[in-house]
Amino acid sequence: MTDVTTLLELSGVAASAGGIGYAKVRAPRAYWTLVGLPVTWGRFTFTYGSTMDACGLTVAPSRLRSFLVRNVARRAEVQPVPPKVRRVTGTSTGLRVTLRLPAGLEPADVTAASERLRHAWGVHSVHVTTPRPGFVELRMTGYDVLRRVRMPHRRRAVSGPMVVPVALREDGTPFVRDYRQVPHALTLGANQSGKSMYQRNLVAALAKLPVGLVGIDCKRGVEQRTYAPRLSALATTPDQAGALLDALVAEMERRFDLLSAHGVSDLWDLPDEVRPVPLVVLVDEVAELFLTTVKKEEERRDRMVQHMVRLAQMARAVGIFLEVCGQRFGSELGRGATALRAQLTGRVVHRVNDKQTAEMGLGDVAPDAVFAATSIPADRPGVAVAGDSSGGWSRIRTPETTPADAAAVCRAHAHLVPELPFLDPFRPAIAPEPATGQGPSLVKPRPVTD
Ligand SMILES: Nc1ncnc2c1ncn2[C@@H]1O[C@H](COP(=O)(O)OP(=O)(O)OP(=O)(O)O)[C@@H](O)[C@H]1O
Repeated sequence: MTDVTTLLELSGVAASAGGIGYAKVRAPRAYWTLVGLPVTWGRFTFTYGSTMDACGLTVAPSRLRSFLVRNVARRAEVQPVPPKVRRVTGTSTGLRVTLRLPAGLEPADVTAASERLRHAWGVHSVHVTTPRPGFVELRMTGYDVLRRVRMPHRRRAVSGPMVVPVALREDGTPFVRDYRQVPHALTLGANQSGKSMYQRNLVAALAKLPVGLVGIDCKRGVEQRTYAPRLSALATTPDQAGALLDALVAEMERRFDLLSAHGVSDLWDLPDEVRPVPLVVLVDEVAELFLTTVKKEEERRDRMVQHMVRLAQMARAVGIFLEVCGQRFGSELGRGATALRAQLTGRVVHRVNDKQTAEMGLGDVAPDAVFAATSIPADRPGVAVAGDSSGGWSRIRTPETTPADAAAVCRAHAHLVPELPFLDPFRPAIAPEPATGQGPSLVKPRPVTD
């Protein structure tokens, strides 16, 4: 009888161990919340002082402190001082700790020790940020959050009229496009690296905002026609793109006249009742706009590039933003390419085929990120390195969004397409809703009428 009970107990223990092991691999978020978080929190609490000391993150105590320890607390030995723990917060992906740095330590010291801290506390990664001078935040992740991306439910960081979450950073926080902070952006990547998925997530998020979406997709609209119900305009050939860019530049000038008439210098300073709707111009495979096969196309190309450069230089103030996507974007595209690239300060670089492409995307804004971009593995499509003009960068990955998902969001928010008469000639034809749940079938766009 005792043997049977022991056997049952042992099999129960084995089953729970197996279940926990299974959860760790298949449901890392649940495993972290139920097991990893309490264990790591405990480990952090009990080993904090000794770990910081071992990682070289302590300083000699002040004279006053030494005096008090010796004479008031009557202790013979005065211990070195680690940063003060100000806040510890558990999240569904990791643990956040805010530390007050003592005099003599700087954020770079903590960043340099992050790998040692990661091993000491047995977490997947430790990222260090500086929320304000004198403080650092340790963002620990309990597991590889980029393996299967799930965006956080609480989106505290996502606030503002032109802020949209697009992907997840490797520290578990959302990567957002904030158009008022970084008005224009460039997304680069080799074939099958995840550029379309990135744009799909972006469009699905933008579609829910009161903005006008304008598409330029000279691959005959194969990517962007899916978004047709939510687009105010779509150009699918270089000729249409040329006419659309002419119209956008004319609109930019009209908006500047409006700002001038109201004596303000920014769209957001206009009274609500006269403020024009912000526009996001999505350009897919930008190289198509630069290509010319015969001499007479060069004039059209130069005009388009000139318009894009003007929009990138000036249109932020009037609420027109560029979101440009391509495989490469270097001087080999021709006149104006590097001038345009310099204005697109938000950079997202997916897997690339050569270091040169990573340098095109990140070399001028976040040179430290170039190596990270060249080491993105081919079996992780959608992983990218995002840098911006502040020099900071992070590894990100978008959640999986199918063309049908993006199309459904665009259909559901079709009522948000703003009244923009100047874009009426470019409104895409909308295919009937598909019965199969796939994206809409290809339909011919309405011809552009000048
Ligand atoms: N974030 C992601 N998570 C999982 N799979 C992804 C992710 N991003 C892309 N993929 C997969 O990688 C493949 C290529 O993605 P995508 O079509 O977005 O690449 P692309 O760079 O636009 O390619 P191309 O330039 O050839 O059009 C697709 O099968 C897609 O499902």
